[in-house]
Amino acid sequence: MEPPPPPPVTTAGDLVEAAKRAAGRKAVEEHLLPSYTHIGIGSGSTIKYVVEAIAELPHDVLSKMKFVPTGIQSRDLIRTAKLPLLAIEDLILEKEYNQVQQYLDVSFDGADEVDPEMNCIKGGGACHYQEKLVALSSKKFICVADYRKRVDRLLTNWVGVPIEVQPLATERVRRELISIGSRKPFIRSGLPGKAGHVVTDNGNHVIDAPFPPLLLNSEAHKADANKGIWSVDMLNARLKSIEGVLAVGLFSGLNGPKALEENKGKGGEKPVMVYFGMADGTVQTMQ
Ligand SMILES: O=C[C@H](O)[C@H](O)[C@H](O)COP(=O)(O)O
Repeated sequence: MEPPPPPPVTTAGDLVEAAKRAAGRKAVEEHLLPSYTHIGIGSGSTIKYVVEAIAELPHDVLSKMKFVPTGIQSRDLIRTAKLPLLAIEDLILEKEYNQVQQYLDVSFDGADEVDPEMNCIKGGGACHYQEKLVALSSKKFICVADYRKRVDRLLTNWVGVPIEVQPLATERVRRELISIGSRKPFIRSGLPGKAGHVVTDNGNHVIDAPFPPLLLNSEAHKADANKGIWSVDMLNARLKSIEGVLAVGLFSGLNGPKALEENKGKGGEKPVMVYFGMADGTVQTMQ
């Protein structure tokens, strides 16, 4: 089936949407092989273009595939597109236990910021816990984003690291964040849609923790935790160690194409490739 023509670009918002669409379609074209059976579908506004492109594949290809969501929004996208749905917990039950737990052939997901080492900030939509589960369960995580997300250092434009916390621990975690150099961490508000705090798909709160822009892992020797100057991996590990923290919206550490090659598809938090839709209509990749 011929894909629908892209909508006309007349405003700055249209430009961003066109960039997201171009990235999503190219990522599917290059990374969704017809032989794949299990595919992860992330969350956010860019992922809808991934689903749009997938839904155009022939029925006989799609009928052999199952799509694993990263939360309620993504589950609804899969259902609306009439794609076969499989919950992450059912995926794990469905598969034989083996030592490598990358049951998904590929997963696609968005990001809020991506640095040159392909470390990402995720969780702008408060979905990062399930997104991390899906990324860790994937042989390859492919990231789709628009040109605004590409930065030299994480936390250049994004306000803070999204941290999902168990509600009873929220205030305790917030104070510990201040003690490790976060500037004014705040509990994410549900307004305008919901009075009070955001409640995630897992029933938790989100704290956004601002820090100075994060050093790349290759610059970790310049970090000084006492002054609140962190590299990505160091901060990720420190935040994960706080009691009450369920998930940190930093996707860093092992992975990238090198890890894919060396570990024979052992997944990780980081993408193996990022597709950036650009303002001029082209798509740039990073790997
Ligand atoms: O929690 C939300 C996710 O991490 C999203 O993938 C991320 O916020 C990017 O969303 P968008 O594609 O809307 O910019």
